[in-house]
Amino acid sequence: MSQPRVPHREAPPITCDEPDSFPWQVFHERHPVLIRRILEAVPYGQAERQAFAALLRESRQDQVAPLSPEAPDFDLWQVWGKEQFGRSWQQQRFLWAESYFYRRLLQAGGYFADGGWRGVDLFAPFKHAELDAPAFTADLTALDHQHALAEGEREQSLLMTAVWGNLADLGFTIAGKGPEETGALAADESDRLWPLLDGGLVTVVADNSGRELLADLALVDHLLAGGRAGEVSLLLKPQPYYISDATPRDVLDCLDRMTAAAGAAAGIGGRLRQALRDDRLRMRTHPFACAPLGYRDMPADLREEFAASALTIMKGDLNYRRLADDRLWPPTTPFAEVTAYFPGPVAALRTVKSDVVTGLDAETAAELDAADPSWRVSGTHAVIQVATPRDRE
Ligand SMILES: O=P(O)(O)OC[C@@]1(O)O[C@H](CO)[C@@H](O)[C@@H]1O
Repeated sequence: MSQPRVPHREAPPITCDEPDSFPWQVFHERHPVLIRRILEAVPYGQAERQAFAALLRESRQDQVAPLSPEAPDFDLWQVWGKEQFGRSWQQQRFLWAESYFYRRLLQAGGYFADGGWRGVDLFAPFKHAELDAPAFTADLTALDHQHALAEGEREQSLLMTAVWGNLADLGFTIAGKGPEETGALAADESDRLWPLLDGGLVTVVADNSGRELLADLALVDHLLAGGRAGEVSLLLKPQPYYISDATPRDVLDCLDRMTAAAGAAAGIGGRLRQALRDDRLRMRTHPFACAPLGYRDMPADLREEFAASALTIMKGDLNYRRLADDRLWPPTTPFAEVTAYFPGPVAALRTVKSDVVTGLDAETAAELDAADPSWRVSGTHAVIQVATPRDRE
């Protein structure tokens, strides 16, 4: 098999060992808050509470313990973690460590064990609260206004809502950041995105449930209803992950809320339910959706699926980190160069919430750094970036 192409000069990977860096804050500040919130929301017993505390301790000061051989995904992690187990968490790449932390969080909550907590989504209370929040209701109503817009304006508006919907990420709001304000686009290649949609298959790699998923589903409905896409494959997480990441259950919950609403939301929800019945919309999960690796290391079946898509839309910050292999690229490194291994056209719709940035022009990069050195993690900016195999020739 041919090796995926990598850029000429490889940038340094982001690691967890630098005090006060963004990864360090995630492990030392976000994770304790997350576990406290989980324990407030879910009445776990002693054994689970102790397991959460032990995981927090281990992930901040110890070595990475492997999974037990009884774990259903033991074999997968033997491959994904063979160089990481037994070394300290601080020495790991951020991408790997954070993903494994979420895997172990499920284990601490008894998700994989025989017993009462098996299969219980420990993030469900937060996800449900978001569906019941006034902001979600306002988003449902906002679909009426979008619906009334002229065609061209409507699709650009739906695209922008899907981009900024990515701020409604519970991992981000747990850190005290609000999803209310939208900022500016640091890169906007949306004019290159629309012509790629030729009525064929579009794959949407979803990110968060709740408000972001609502925006993504509205965009999917537009693609299907207007003939921009003949079919859509929605790639979801097979299990709870990164707090609010969408699983098939979350899609069904969101559709229920839409069809129970009035106006445009109900119409969209109804059409999408029908599209699921007709197989024009397919929900898909894959173990690699929760893998601690970049897309450069994707397995052959996923590679084939992306290759067969007229466009793959990657939602959110983590998918962007995975696309760019979670490295500190000079921000002017072309997005197409960093994603040269990708087997088909790809578009990233992402609010910038971590250190990885590519594809900016030099002037924009300099201005952003000068105006606010923390702009990469504050969610004040977003990017719409597109790369096609032709860009990579
Ligand atoms: O992928 P998403 O939902 O847009 O963002 C995930 C995220 O909240 O998690 C990481 C920190 O925990 C960051 O990369 C990013 O801010």
